[in-house]
Amino acid sequence: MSALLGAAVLALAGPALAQLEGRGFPECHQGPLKNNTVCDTSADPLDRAIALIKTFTLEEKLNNTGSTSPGVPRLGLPAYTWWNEALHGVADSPGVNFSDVGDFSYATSFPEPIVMGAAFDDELIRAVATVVSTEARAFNNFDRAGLDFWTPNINPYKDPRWGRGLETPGEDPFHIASYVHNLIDGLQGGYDPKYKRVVATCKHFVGYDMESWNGNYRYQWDAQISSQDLVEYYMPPFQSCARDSNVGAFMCSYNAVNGRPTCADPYLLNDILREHWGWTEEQQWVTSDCDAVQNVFYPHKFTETREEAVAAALNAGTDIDCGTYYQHHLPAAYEQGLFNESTLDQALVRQYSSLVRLGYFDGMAVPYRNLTFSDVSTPHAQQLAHRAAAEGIVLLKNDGTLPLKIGSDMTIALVGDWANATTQMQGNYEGPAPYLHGPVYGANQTGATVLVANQPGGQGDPTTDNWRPIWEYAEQADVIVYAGGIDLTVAEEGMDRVSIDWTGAQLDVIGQLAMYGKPMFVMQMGDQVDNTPIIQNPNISALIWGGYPGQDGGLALFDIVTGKVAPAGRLPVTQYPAAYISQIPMTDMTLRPNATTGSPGRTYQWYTGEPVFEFGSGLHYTNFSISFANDLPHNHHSSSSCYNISDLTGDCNEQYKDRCAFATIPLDVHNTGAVTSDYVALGFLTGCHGPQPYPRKRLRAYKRLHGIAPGSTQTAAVNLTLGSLARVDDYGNTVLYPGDYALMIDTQPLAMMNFSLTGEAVTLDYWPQPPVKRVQENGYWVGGYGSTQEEGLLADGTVPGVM
Ligand SMILES: O=[N+]([O-])c1ccc(O[C@@H]2O[C@@H](CO)[C@H](O)[C@H]2O)cc1
Repeated sequence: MSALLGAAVLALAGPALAQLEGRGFPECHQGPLKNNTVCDTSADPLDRAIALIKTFTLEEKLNNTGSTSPGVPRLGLPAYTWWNEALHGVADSPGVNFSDVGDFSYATSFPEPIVMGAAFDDELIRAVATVVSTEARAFNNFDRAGLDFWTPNINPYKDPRWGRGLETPGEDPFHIASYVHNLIDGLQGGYDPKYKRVVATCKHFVGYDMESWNGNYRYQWDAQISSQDLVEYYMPPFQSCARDSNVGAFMCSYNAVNGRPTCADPYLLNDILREHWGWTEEQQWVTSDCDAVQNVFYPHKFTETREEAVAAALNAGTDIDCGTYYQHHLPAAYEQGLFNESTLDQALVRQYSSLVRLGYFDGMAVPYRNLTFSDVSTPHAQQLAHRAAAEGIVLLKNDGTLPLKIGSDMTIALVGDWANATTQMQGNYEGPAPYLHGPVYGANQTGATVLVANQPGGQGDPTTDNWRPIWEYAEQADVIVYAGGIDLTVAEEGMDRVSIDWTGAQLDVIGQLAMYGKPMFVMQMGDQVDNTPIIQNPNISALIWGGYPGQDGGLALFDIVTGKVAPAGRLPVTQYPAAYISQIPMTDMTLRPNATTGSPGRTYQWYTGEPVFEFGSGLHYTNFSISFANDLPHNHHSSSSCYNISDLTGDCNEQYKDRCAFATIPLDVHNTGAVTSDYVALGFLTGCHGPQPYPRKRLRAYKRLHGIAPGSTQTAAVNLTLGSLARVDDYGNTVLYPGDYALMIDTQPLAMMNFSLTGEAVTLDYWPQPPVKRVQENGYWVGGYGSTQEEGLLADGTVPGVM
């Protein structure tokens, strides 16, 4: 078939090129760009973008620096909106335009990341992200969305009060790093495809995990973070994006880190992101969070003038301003000589070479151009949304009542603020869903009679007066289900929690419902709350955490209740006792316990108290036994294996030493019970090695096994790298230390393997030291301003160390 005929066939299958041009795509087959290299599909993407930008006037360049770019009409280059959202499905946002009815009036709405994180299933995440990027492409073909999406949110969820924890996969940096690697692969279509499916944006770089607390708010907050905590905890997800996943875009955050707003920080955006992690392809760009460039001027007061603020951000490497501050103030900044035109060119080349790599200029040559609304909400996507919810739901308590056979001869009383949840299940950063199957829908599928009391009291009502109808239902029912907890009315973007207890009269109502002496269980939705009273009440049969489970969440919940699906999700966060939040301010960014400040430590790695449920908690309907397989690599046979560090590093030829393999350890997982079930193998490392204090343990590997039948065994491979054995020193260097190590499988270890490293410690990764800390004088920051190269050392030539 000739190329021409092939193109014609494609045009029949999908929107034709000319039609595309009428709907927001550049004019490449006519007009001024026709003979410009940018329209030459065989040319190098960078050359194509450079050729385009060369045709822009200065004014046109300055105009195209915001999240809403007007394009260049005289060239046939249309407007483009960079701000598109797709956190767990294509979502409402400035660049995404759902229709009211019919085609493109909905997109698949997966669970919030906190639930998908609980699945601990990288293959699931890749599949979900592939559906999201497929649907995004279909929307784009009909000019209903852009090609870049400002997802994922990967700030580790370290404080239970944070209003945006639901948007993240959880609290553990290793877990998030692995999750996000698979997510980006699914969104972008692999490490370096000819045509990216879409561009993903890792946000918010870095140290952003507070909305508003005790007079601090996200737009002015200056997070004080040591190099050790940055490298060990706040950075790994971002390193995974930049260095290991080739993500197309980054977003700098609202907050400052150690005195510098991140969007105006060349140390973070240049020295770390671009230089240290090698994120240097021209098509990769940084956007600011929305209005974060303006925040550099106010309320950060980082510069004395607005012009200095925009120049500081542009010079630091913020290529796009989400907002209009660049468009308003860069012209005057240019007049004042605060940045060079070449810096502006670089930002624009990054943007447009990214669009080249997305096939923006290539019409029907792009394979995804044939996607239409028939590729949205396919049976596969619908099944995946159900699977994602079912895999992420966590069983936290069960006295044996579950799974419960529920038949048409039974009556269920389904009560609580989440009983008839619809959009509640989607949380935030959502779009219209094809359907919303809440708990009522799920209960109805059992065939039972369902008595629903949805909002008798509400989450915040401290009295039980309005709950009266439910006692009658409880009387009539064979089974009582309480579906409640919290939702976005209690914690969301812009609003952190002031309590991590159950809200209103909910616990009182639950306690009364438990007194009917019937099977009674709780579906706790939304973020974690202190479930101690539920654990301690012997009349409550079971507790299920459902989070924000997406479009099919209610069905997934009842499938677990009835045993149609066996639960295997694990908590991706620590569930703290309610008193925790009075022991540590939200603004304390340290992880380790500290006798001076009174901090009990953060996350399962460092928390010294007794969690209500620890990270990784999750029950099953069966039991598992685990053993390390016989065919271990020969030097892993012995339980007291010893390895010399110089041998290990000497064998390694990787550019990044932390990626070098240590061992692949096969694990046999045997189902000793009576129910077919998934199992998540969690591999934690513990032991005395590296700087004190030692963390309790660190997640270093995980793998979800599917459908292990009773009596059968499946094998998981635990891959350990030298990086996964290493610890981080005071300066942020990643070091392999001699000492004792133990690999533990599962939270209450089902298997354990000991080994030790001997010899001299070896640094696997030297961390570029931060510049001298700025100080405030007369309300403005003064002192160090440039990058590490200019000012990274103290006057005597030594490194400044921990800040
Ligand atoms: O002005 N608004 O409508 C508005 C809405 C949302 C918003 O949040 C920011 O925008 C998101 C961009 O992806 C970031 O994740 C979030 O921090 C910031 C501003």
